[in-house]
Amino acid sequence: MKLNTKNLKAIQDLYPDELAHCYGCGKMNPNGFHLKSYMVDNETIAHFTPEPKYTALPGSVYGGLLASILDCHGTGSAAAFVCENENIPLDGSINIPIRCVTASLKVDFKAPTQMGVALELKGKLRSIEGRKIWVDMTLSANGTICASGEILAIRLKD
Ligand SMILES: CCCCCCCCCCCCCCCC(=O)SCCNC(=O)CCNC(=O)[C@H](O)C(C)(C)COP(=O)(O)OP(=O)(O)OC[C@H]1O[C@@H](n2cnc3c(N)ncnc32)[C@H](O)[C@@H]1OP(=O)(O)O
Repeated sequence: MKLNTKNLKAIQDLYPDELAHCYGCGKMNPNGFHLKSYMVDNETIAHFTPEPKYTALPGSVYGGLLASILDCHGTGSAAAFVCENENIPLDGSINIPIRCVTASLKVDFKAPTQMGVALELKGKLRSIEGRKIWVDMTLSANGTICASGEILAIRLKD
């Protein structure tokens, strides 16, 4: 599915500059992946097309790269779900004051992930308990779920 992002703001682009140097998703990191996740109808979604240098077996994507983008989609999703929970706008009118880091990330690799196509990552909130946010994720290629992930993200203290 091609996501029309014309009227949407990427969650990672709403981080304050000083918290936006992450290699996977930081807008301030000139060498990074610049993963961009969006909140759409109570779930988060991101697309990413890996370069061929991230090959595992010929034709398939290296699992470490998949874990990296799930990591950043997870922390971005966690921040966005907290914002929704606290009525903090995600429309770009403000930088969001919420930043989460990964305490735990579990990835299950279910099928080889085809190289050369846009991967789709989705995130759903499982629960928020104080500073702990659990998000369930999937990563698909051509409509096939190739990996699933679960993240425990911790909201940084102010
Ligand atoms: C990078 C960090 C620098 C921060 C400085 C600020 C700079 C901001 C830069 C932003 C950067 C963004 C980065 C992007 C996303 C990454 O890739 S993050 C990089 C990978 N992750 C890390 O490096 C995190 C390393 N771990 C830590 O820094 C600390 O352990 C944490 C996660 C911040 C938590 O420490 P804490 O704030 O002192 O909180 P703590 O009380 O230990 O834990 C809170 C709760 O979580 C639970 N918990 C913690 N870890 C676990 C676990 N692994 N399993 C289960 N439960 C756990 C605790 O039991 C506790 O539960 P309750 O007692 O509240 O029920």
